[in-house]
Amino acid sequence: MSRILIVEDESIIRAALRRLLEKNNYNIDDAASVDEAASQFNLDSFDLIISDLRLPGAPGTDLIKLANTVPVLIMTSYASMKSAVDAMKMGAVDYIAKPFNHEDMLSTIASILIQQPVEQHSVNTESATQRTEITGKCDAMLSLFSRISKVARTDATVLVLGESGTGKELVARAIHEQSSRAKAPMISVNCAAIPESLIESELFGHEKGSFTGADNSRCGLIEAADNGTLFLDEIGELPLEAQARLLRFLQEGEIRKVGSIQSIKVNVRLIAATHRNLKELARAAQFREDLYYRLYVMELNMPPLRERGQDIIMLAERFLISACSRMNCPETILSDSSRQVMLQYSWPGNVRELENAIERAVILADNHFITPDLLGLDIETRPSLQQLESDYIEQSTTRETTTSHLSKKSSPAGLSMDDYFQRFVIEHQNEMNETDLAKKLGVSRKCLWERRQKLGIPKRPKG
Ligand SMILES: Nc1ncnc2c1ncn2[C@@H]1O[C@H](COP(=O)(O)OP(=O)(O)OP(=O)(O)O)[C@@H](O)[C@H]1O
Repeated sequence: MSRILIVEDESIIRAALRRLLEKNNYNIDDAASVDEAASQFNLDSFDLIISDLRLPGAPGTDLIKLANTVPVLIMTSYASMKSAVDAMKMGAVDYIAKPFNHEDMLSTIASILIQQPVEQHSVNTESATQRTEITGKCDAMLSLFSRISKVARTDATVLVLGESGTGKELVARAIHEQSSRAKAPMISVNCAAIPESLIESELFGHEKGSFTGADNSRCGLIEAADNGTLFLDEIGELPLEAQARLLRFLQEGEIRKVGSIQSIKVNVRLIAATHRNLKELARAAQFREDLYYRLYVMELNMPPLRERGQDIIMLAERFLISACSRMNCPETILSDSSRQVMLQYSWPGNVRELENAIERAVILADNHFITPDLLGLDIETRPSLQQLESDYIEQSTTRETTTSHLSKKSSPAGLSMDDYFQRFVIEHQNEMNETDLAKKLGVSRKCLWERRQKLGIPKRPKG
């Protein structure tokens, strides 16, 4: 059972939080100030400290140093980015604005605890500061966290599946950090980035003279990961010969350097990742089926960003805080329309794309607001179409008499997007050309043409 210390001076909030957490099977202690917490408890013995920012005496952020490697979650009554940025800069693991709802508090705690190394109290400060933080509170991410903590306790081979930029490497790192191998290295290899002719020697090492250019014998990356974890990204790109060697390593726990006749025992846990469908590659004889089944012991699926709902905003705010603090920028916030756009965009490049979009926006921002144009997203239109739709509904309700040829009975609020599109085009095509119509709808001319075909909207007769 995880031990949590609550540091909060308002006794009503302290007691309510205590009740909530105890009901959810956490072992709770509490204190009313930093002084009381430090004098009454061994702070190192907790799995998490939740502290109010403003307390009588020292601020809650003082606990970050005092508690060493124990994560500190800061509660702030002032939902200002400024205090959140400052707390995060000082090393708080996360922040939560008061008043918070129970669900938010519980999912924040769960996602922090799940990311702690198993032997957290014995890891040194250096590895503690490198702790991997995976942000996410949606159901898919919470179930991912729970699977991570289960597989981390084992030595099973893990296959992480997901689109590019969804955080596969981050997950591999979290598994490694939570495993008993955390103190040994995790070696990451992107199979797609190493030339085919070199990959075997990179992974398994080679003997001097085993091929042209092999002037010295060299140890491979698998050997370098001994007692730790090997993360093979884009494993679908591994050439067939290297796959055969990898299979032998998985079956026998031994590797043989290129050009050597001797095998060496190694103790390495393998985590592999791919955005490709390995089963189909195996069917097409581009991936060994026996290797596929060896890798398939435990599979983790990364949800694409577009399916993570409000996590998109949470991630954006995280990236905003860290970009602002990295670039020494003043407090900057996301405008409401940016949030809308981000929730509607499809994010083909997933979290990596979001991170880059925020960084770009921070660089370009002239004031304290991140507006949609600064994000530079290639949005076809949905937001502007929706915006237009709601503007139209607003206008329609205030001008009941101007229903023109549209039926007065049908309520604009009940329109589907297609209905709305159709109406808008029919109503305005007499006074607008195709370019202007497309512009007003926020779509490309090609998209307007395609929708005309799909919805059977005739063009107005010429002349
Ligand atoms: N849930 C998350 N919370 C915080 N940062 C994240 C999260 N997911 C991804 N990132 C960040 O997004 C970037 C891309 O993540 P990562 O490299 O792990 O993705 P990937 O799926 O391995 O991508 P690829 O398949 O292209 O190698 C990294 O900077 C990572 O730190």
